Amino acid sequence: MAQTPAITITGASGRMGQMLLQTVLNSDKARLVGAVERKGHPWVGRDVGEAMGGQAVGVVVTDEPLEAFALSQAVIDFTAPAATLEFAALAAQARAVHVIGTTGMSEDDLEKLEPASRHAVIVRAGNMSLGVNLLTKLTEKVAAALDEDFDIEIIEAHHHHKVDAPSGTALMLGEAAAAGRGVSLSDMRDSGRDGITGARKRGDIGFAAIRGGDIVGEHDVLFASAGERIILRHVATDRAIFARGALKAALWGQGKKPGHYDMMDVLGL
Ligand SMILES: NC(=O)C1=CN([C@@H]2O[C@H](COP(=O)(O)OP(=O)(O)OC[C@H]3O[C@@H](n4cnc5c(N)ncnc54)[C@H](O)[C@@H]3O)[C@@H](O)[C@H]2O)C=CC1
Ligand SMILES: O=C(O)C1=N[C@H](C(=O)O)C[C@H](O)C1
Repeated sequence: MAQTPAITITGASGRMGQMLLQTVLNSDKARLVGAVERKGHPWVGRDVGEAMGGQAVGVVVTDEPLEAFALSQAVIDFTAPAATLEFAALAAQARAVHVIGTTGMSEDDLEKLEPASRHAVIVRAGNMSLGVNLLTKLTEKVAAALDEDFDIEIIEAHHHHKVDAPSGTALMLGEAAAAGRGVSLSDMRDSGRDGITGARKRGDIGFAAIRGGDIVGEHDVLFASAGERIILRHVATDRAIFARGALKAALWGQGKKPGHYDMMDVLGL
């Protein structure tokens, strides 16, 4: 019988790294072959199961990504932009599917992913959950149905460790709202209001970010006009939804042509 795809998880000790490790270890559709952390991290050299406080699983955490990637059919990567750019080149070299959950990547960073996507499959999304990807579709439809009498605001809330804003999800939702309206988000984006900002400009797409405690991730898309408001909302209560989506993407990517895909492709939305 054919073996299940071999997976490496980068950022193994992180909030998402540990969730991804548990998800792959508990799956009968994939097997864990690698766990990567940054140089100098105390987990490097330890069995990743023991490092997480459980039984040994026979995978030692490494700070040499290419060694792990060479054994893998997929790399699942929720780390930081600079690390993700390095991993994209190495995953392409190993011809492994690179599933990227990392957010906070600039336009320049995204361009730097393109050479890797000519040689291997990249699946990247600011949110890997089914619910948010469905919400993204709904946002585009509602924005297309309403005119600029409805102000669009995207409000997101996350835990106090989060380093980037607006969240990757908020930007996905903003792109969808802009697409529905037939405009470019970069022309309409209004984030980080502070001080005497002047009145809201008609047609702008606004962003607001809340950071506090252990909030996993909450997103509202508000359509506000004179006399009525529509609010589309997604609330994540468990990071497992992101990890399940990422594993689905890693399996979906097997045998696909090289290219840069997203979760809409994976979910067929
Ligand atoms: N697309 C999605 O569905 C989701 C995306 N995210 C994103 O995933 C990223 C990680 O989030 P968290 O797990 O909460 O962060 P975290 O800070 O808990 O984990 C990041 C991990 O990456 C490791 N890391 C950083 N540089 C590295 C390198 N060069 N080599 C190896 N490991 C390296 C860190 O040591 C850390 O363990 C963020 O960008 C976040 O926004 C988070 C949840 C869902
Ligand atoms: O950093 C997080 O935690 C999350 N990041 C993603 C984002 O930036 O939207 C997805 C999710 O909301 C959790």
